[in-house]
Amino acid sequence: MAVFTSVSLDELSQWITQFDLGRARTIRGISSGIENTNFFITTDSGEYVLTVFEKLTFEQLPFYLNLMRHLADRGILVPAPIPNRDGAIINTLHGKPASIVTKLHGDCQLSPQPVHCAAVGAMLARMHLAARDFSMQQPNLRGIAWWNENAPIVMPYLSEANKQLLTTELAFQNAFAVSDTYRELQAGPIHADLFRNNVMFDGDRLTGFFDFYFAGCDTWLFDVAVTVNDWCIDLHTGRLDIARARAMLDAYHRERPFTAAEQQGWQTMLRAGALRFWLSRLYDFHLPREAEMLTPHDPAHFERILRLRIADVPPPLFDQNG
Ligand SMILES: Nc1ncnc2c1ncn2[C@@H]1O[C@H](COP(=O)(O)OP(=O)(O)OP(=O)(O)O)[C@@H](O)[C@H]1O
Ligand SMILES: N[C@@H](CCO)C(=O)O
Repeated sequence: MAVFTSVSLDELSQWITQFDLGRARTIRGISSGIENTNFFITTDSGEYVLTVFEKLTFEQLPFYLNLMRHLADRGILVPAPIPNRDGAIINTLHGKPASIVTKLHGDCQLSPQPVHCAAVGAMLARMHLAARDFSMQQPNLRGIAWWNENAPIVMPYLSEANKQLLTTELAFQNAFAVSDTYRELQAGPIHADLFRNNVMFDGDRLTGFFDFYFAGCDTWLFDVAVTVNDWCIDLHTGRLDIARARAMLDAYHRERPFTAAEQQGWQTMLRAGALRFWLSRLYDFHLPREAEMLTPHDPAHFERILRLRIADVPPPLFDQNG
């Protein structure tokens, strides 16, 4: 159950008059989210998603929603925020920020094949390129500053072996972040959480990326690493599936060629992508927020992935002789 704010059809009918969407016809709560209250709504002009933001504030939201609007305007498949008649894409419902966005068709693909990974890789590259001229700035709020701040908080809960792993990995990543190679990496707005449950497919056709609420400015390579670490692995072992990784990386490279510096930083960034989610899952597991209703994700999954990415040389980003 994740409908924190209830909205009736009558309330929606009244509220929606500020948009050019016609009359409201139906409203149905979506149960799967944990951060926001989402509804599928239909109006005279079609199907949409209404989101009431339960934690994000009016100050935090413009970066995410304007980025989605910017990408949608450039043909990237993402939910497009709908402005009201005054041009506002963030409005107020029950005293909370709320937005209407276009509905993506289809379902999440939770058992991806190479064809799905290729579609995600190509769209990710196109998204990075399309976001280059986005004018707002916000750092990745789950980036290296957050890791350094939160590692000491989770440290007391860890085994000796995991304390050692976290300490040495963080030191390794801090050293990389000030290296010449790192400085050469291309950066800009990234999704930063492009897991299988944040992409929609209609059959084998990708219909959109969504859930941009961890987006921020960081290296494009970090986004690729996070995405590969979820889409291109065996979920039981955490091992990379070479056919899926190859399909994703080749498709990305065709749209936006990887650079030599990115190849140099690739294994390190796969480790960074694993460290980021190991840490956030450790935090949510050991320090659950008050009244947290859902079972936290398993941190051990990303501990396993981190250990594997340290131990194994990954497939190259691209064929440097080709
Ligand atoms: N634009 C959209 N089009 C179609 N379905 C959507 C759209 N936005 C959200 N959904 C549906 O609503 C569900 C919850 O959305 P979302 O993941 O954004 O919520 P959340 O509260 O941020 O959840 P979490 O952080 O747990 O992923 C999605 O799994 C998806 O099924
Ligand atoms: N993708 C995150 C959840 C928050 O978006 C995780 O699997 O830990």
